This record gives sequence, C-alpha cells and structure tokens, in this order.
Amino acid sequence: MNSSHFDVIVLGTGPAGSTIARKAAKSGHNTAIIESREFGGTCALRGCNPKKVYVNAASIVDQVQRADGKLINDCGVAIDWAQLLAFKKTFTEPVAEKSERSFHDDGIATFQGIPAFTSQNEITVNELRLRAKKIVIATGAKPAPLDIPGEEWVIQSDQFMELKSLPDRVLFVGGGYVSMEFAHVVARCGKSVTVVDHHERVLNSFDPDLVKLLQGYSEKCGIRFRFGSRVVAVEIAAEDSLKVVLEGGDTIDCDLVVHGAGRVPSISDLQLEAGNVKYEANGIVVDDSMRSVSNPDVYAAGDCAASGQPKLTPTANEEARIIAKNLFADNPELQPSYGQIPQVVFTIPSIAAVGMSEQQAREMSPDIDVRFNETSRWGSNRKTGDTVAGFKVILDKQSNKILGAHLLGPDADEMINLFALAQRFNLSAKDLKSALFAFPTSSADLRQMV
Ligand SMILES: Cc1cc2nc3c(=O)[nH]c(=O)nc-3n(C[C@H](O)[C@H](O)[C@H](O)COP(=O)(O)OP(=O)(O)OC[C@H]3O[C@@H](n4cnc5c(N)ncnc54)[C@H](O)[C@@H]3O)c2cc1C
Ligand SMILES: NC(=O)c1ccc[n+]([C@@H]2O[C@H](COP(=O)([O-])OP(=O)(O)OC[C@H]3O[C@@H](n4cnc5c(N)ncnc54)[C@H](O)[C@@H]3O)[C@@H](O)[C@H]2O)c1
Repeated sequence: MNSSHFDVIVLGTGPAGSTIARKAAKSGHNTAIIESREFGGTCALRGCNPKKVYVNAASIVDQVQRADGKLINDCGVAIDWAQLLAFKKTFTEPVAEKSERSFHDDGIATFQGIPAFTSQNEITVNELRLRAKKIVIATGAKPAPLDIPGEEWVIQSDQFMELKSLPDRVLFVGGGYVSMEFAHVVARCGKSVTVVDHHERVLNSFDPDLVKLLQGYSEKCGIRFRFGSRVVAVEIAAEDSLKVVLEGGDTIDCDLVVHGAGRVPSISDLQLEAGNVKYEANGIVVDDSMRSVSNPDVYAAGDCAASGQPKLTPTANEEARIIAKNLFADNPELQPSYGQIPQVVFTIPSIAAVGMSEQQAREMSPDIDVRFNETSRWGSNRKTGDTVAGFKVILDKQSNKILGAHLLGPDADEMINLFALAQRFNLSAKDLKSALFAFPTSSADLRQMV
C-alpha cells in the first residue's frame, strides 16, 4: 500500500471542506482533500443553488397568477420542466470539474473515494495510506433512513432535482424545509401535491402563527396536508403508481414519493472508532473550537459536526473559517462567531426567522413586547397582486433590543438579513426606526414592525 504524508487531510468538498483546504494550502500547508462523490458539495450541486433555480421558476408563475386581473392578464404561463432541468444543469454541471481544477491550482492533492480512519492520524482511500498532522471531517449530511417497507420507492431531494419530467401526483414525506420548498414548486407546476408530517403542523422550528398563515396560503395554492401521521410503508399499486401507507392504516395514492424527513451526518463509512473520534447521532462531538473531544488532531465542521447550530451553509462557512485559523495555531482556541443565524425556507412566499422564538423569549423574561401582525393588506404586499404576509418581532422592553424577528412574505428572505444585521450589531428598535429606508420597498416596512 502506497503511503503519503500531509500537513492536513480534509474529508468532503462542500462549503466547509473546500474553505478549509483552500485556506490551509494558501497558508503554505501540504494539503489533501478526499471526496466520495463529485467534487463541489451539497450546496452547489444538490442543495441551495440548484434548488433556488426551481424556486425562481415557481415564483414567476406565482407572481403572474396572483397578479392576474389586477396588474396583468395571465395569458398562460407555465413551467417547462425539461427546459428548467436543462437551465439548472448550467449551474451544476460545471461545478465538479471547476472545483477539482481549482483545488489543483491551489496545490491541493485530490482523491475521489471512500476514506476510512486506520489510526488517529491515518486515513486509507483507494488502497492508499495517507498520514497527516491534522484531519478535518466535513462530510456533510444525507437523508435519514426511513426504515420502512418500500423505502426503495422513495426518491431523495437530489433525485427530485434530476427528474426528467414531473408526474401528476407527488407526495412528500415530512413537512420540513425540503418538502415545503419543493411542494411549492410542484404546486406552481399545476400538479397535485401532498405533504405528510407526524407533527400537527409543518416547519416545526418556525413561528407557529406565521406557519399557520403560510399553511392556509399553501392550501389555497393547492397543497394538501396530512398531519399527525407517520408514513409507515410505500407500496407499488396498479399501473406504476404508488400507495403510501400512514400510521393507522389510511393510504394515499400518488405517482412519486419524495424524502423530506430530515438529514443525518454522513459519517457512517469513516471508521471513526479506529481514529478515536467520538461521535453521536447529531455528528462528530466537538468542543467550542470545533476540535474533536477525543482526538486533538481532528476537527469537524458543517453538517457532520454536532455543534448544536442550524445545519446551513453560512454555519458551515463560519466553522470552516475558524478551523482554518485553529489548525496550525499555537493556541487553537478561536470559536465560531455565529451570532444569530438567519434561517429562510424558500416557500413562495418565503418564511424567515432570526433570534429567539416567542416561546424562548417568554421563558427568558416576562418583560418583552411581542408585535405580531398579518400584513397581507399592507401596500407593499398588496401592490404585488395578492399574497400572504405577516411578521412577529420580539423586543426586550428594558433595552429596546430585538430578541427575535419572524417574517412571512414576498421579501421575507431578504428582509431577515436587516434584522440579522441589527442583532449582530446590537441595534435597538429605536436605532432601526431612525434609519431612512428607500421607499416604496418592503424594507421600509421594517420601521412599522419595531
Ligand atoms: C435540498 C437542499 C436544499 C438546501 N438549501 C439550503 C439553503 O437554501 N440555504 C442553506 O443555507 N442551506 C441549504 N441546505 C443545507 C446546505 O446544503 C448544507 O448545510 C451545507 O451544504 C453544509 O455544508 P458542508 O460542507 O457541511 O456539507 P456538504 O455540502 O454536504 O459537503 C459534504 C461533502 O462531503 C462528501 N462526503 C460525504 N460523505 C463522505 C465520505 N464518507 N468521505 C468523503 N466525502 C464525503 C459529500 O459528497 C459532499 O460533497 C440545503 C440542503 C439540501 C439537501
Ligand atoms: N432553505 C434552507 O436553508 C434549507 C433547505 C433545505 C434543507 N435545508 C437543511 O436540510 C435539513 C433537512 O431538511 P429536511 O426538510 O429533510 O428535514 P427537516 O428536519 O427540516 O424536517 C423533517 C420533517 O419530517 C418529519 N418526519 C420525519 N419522519 C417522518 C415520517 N416517517 N413521516 C412523516 N413525517 C416525518 C419531521 O417531523 C420533520 O417535520 C434542514 O434541517 C436544513 O438544515 C435547509
């Protein structure tokens, strides 16, 4: 078996792994990166970026439909799925080659294969033995196993974004981010769509009052919900259709079942025991500086690290930035500076949140001011035709600081960044009110929300 020595080996080429490898190589360290699939990671190939192409197409249809008879006459606007797939590929297809080439340009050795620890500082991949002073695990996440009969008939989100055509009846297992974003796309394609979740509502981590408004609007757009039941089996029915069996025995007929039931860290192939790397269900157990608690030469970042943070690209980037600084520092104790991480579900319209939920704020202090309003009739929203919108802003009465902001509406995905900025720099509601915002914009509404 051939053997090579590196300063650092990085596992995974997503936002976390690529950032760390590039920064390590640029600071003069002999760096290798190992990827088990195509180079480029989930966000660029199978997540955020391609997803937004589908959402943008559906947003155009939505805009036209709700403006019909008010701003324009809808003369028939439709998504051509094959064309959309082809356009999406213009973003994803160049990624793998470009990403691998740029690693080479930065002097990073690349390997494609499934790596496994053989000791604290050694990895094998493709029959090669690679040793390193430091190893970084950034292998991301994968759909959680459903462990149900007929699981083989359930497609995953990456397969959804590779479908050559969209069948007539689509069912999503789970009512989280993946299902809600794609359910809104499917509905705007004019197809039948059902979302099944075992909770009593979708998007469990978002504000319940705004989720209620979003659910109502989603139903108006044709999305059906089935709450309080788990999918327990998927069966083949007549003429290539599928039968989804729910807890309690009810069944739903459909043509396609899509997994949206959560993701788990992608660490099961790594032989972590051999590397003395402690892990749990949420991922690699790390300390505050993203270092393994059991092997001081190992770090973990992004979706595969049990950091307790939302599993999003900005989180992965911030953890990577810190690990790159800690890797060869004399005192490797820098910690990610997450602040409050804004979260957006790209439904149409989007729902977004930053900071504390109303419940968390109430548990923390009785001295809070909760401002909740349904704003579908506010000028900025109504001028777009007809939509659903609302906000909930939670203020600390004493300090006038923003504890949490929750938005629903056509520009919620952009406006949440203003609240994130305000929280990051400790601005008060009074500070926000004192700023002049361009008018007429959705951001200008912010002054009436605080
Ligand atoms: C459909 C979808 C939409 C999303 N949309 C958004 C969004 O809009 N905004 C947002 O912030 N986040 C979004 N996310 C989440 C975001 O993609 C992840 O949080 C982000 O990619 C995490 O980065 P990472 O580097 O930790 O992992 P990843 O990007 O997953 O990269 C990990 C890499 O490691 C590789 N790998 C896996 N196992 C191994 C192994 N054993 N050995 C070697 N390599 C391995 C993988 O193939 C992958 O290339 C979305 C996710 C999905 C699935
Ligand atoms: N816009 C974004 O930032 C974005 C988009 C997509 C994904 N993501 C990331 O990917 C992660 C995974 O997304 P996701 O949508 O797969 O998971 P999720 O954790 O957001 O939601 C999963 C849902 O599935 C339900 N569920 C699980 N098993 C079920 C079953 N058998 N039957 C019925 N319901 C079931 C759960 O109750 C939960 O509500 C997200 O948490 C997020 O970190 C982010």
